[in-house]
Amino acid sequence: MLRYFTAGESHGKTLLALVDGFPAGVTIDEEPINFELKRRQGGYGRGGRQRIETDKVDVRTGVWHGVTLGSPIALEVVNRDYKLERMEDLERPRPGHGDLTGAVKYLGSIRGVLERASARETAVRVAAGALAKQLLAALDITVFGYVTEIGKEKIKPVDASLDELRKIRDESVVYGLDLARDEAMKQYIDQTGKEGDTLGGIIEVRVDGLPFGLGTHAQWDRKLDGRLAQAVMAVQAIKGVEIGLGFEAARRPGSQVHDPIHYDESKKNTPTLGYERPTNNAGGLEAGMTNGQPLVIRAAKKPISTLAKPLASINMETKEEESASYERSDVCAISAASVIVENVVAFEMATAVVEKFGGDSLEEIKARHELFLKMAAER
Ligand SMILES: Cc1cc2nc3c(=O)[nH]c(=O)nc-3n(C[C@H](O)[C@H](O)[C@H](O)COP(=O)(O)O)c2cc1C
Ligand SMILES: C=C(O[C@@H]1CC(C(=O)O)=C[C@@H](OP(=O)(O)O)[C@H]1O)C(=O)O
Repeated sequence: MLRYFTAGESHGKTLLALVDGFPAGVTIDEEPINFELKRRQGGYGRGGRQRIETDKVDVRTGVWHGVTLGSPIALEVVNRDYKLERMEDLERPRPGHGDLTGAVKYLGSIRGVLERASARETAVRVAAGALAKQLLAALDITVFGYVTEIGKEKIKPVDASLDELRKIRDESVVYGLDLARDEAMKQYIDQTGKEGDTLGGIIEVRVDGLPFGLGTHAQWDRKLDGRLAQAVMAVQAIKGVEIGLGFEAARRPGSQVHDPIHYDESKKNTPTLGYERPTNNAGGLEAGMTNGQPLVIRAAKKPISTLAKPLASINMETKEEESASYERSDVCAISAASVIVENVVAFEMATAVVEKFGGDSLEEIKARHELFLKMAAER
């Protein structure tokens, strides 16, 4: 079973991901992982912290001469802004954070909760996802995410083709969505920041090259739609997940939702195995299994919780009403979130690949992948 855990505090010494069950024989390149980390740091609207950090991965275990051993892989991203020991507690919990609930639950400090709840931790989730992408790439599976909406503004052209989507994605590489080129969007974020307010948005992730049959209908906790929803929903500030048409499907009659099935023998050697679907409203998943179509998943990110013009809160010492604490904060982190969601989706897809094709080595996975494609094409 492929899985991972993370450890680390936002202003602690370091961040760690422990990836367990990763197959042997995958050549690991740190450069693409660092590229994803750089993308995650980008985007217009982020606060001062990103000028301090330059995230780099250190693959600490599980790799020998650049190739995975099948043993646990520890990934480390060191915090340059390590100052936790000198930091004070907050007195006034910030609405939208775990400050109040966590301090009550753990009978402890707000600082102790926020340091772990912070999205800084996603640096190592991205590192784990970028590692998983190197396994997926060996099977020609590609994952890419992009921002489709910021606040009330739409970015994605309606009914964009795959090429157009790739272009949006390519333009967003490294700098997050390159909003510096979109003056209107930049002004929207600047204006919102000046008003002491923050913005969220919508992200779409698309996975291409998936074989039929990842995930299963047979048990609730192995259904791929459910597992993806958990991985995406568990990203800080994500409040909604949709697959394919998502909520829109509920508003349409069945004839305008379900994707008809045709057969075209000339496409027998593509991921569809020749079973062509003129639409992909299901977003590539039916009954918790991939159906040969690209996977399409969307996530809604709420606006950043810490407001420069703070909301009402309580001083937990005096119980007097006071404004919430304000610490340096992002105004809009939707581009970073798109990189995070992309990478957590990549990790989940890799777990499904390992589950379907067996896990000890890449060579074995590739052989079984090929065999399955051949057998399935004859089905
Ligand atoms: C990339 C990214 C950056 C974030 N930056 C901030 C920030 O600077 N300030 C803040 O208050 N919240 C920020 N958040 C959101 C909080 O981490 C999150 O809202 C909080 O931990 C509460 O968790 P929940 O929103 O999932 O319930 C960020 C989230 C993401 C995904
Ligand atoms: C540090 C990152 O994001 C942070 C996420 C975050 C939060 O509360 O989630 C709060 C801010 O951190 P700080 O309190 O140090 O200014 C963000 O910058 C990062 O993504 O690398």
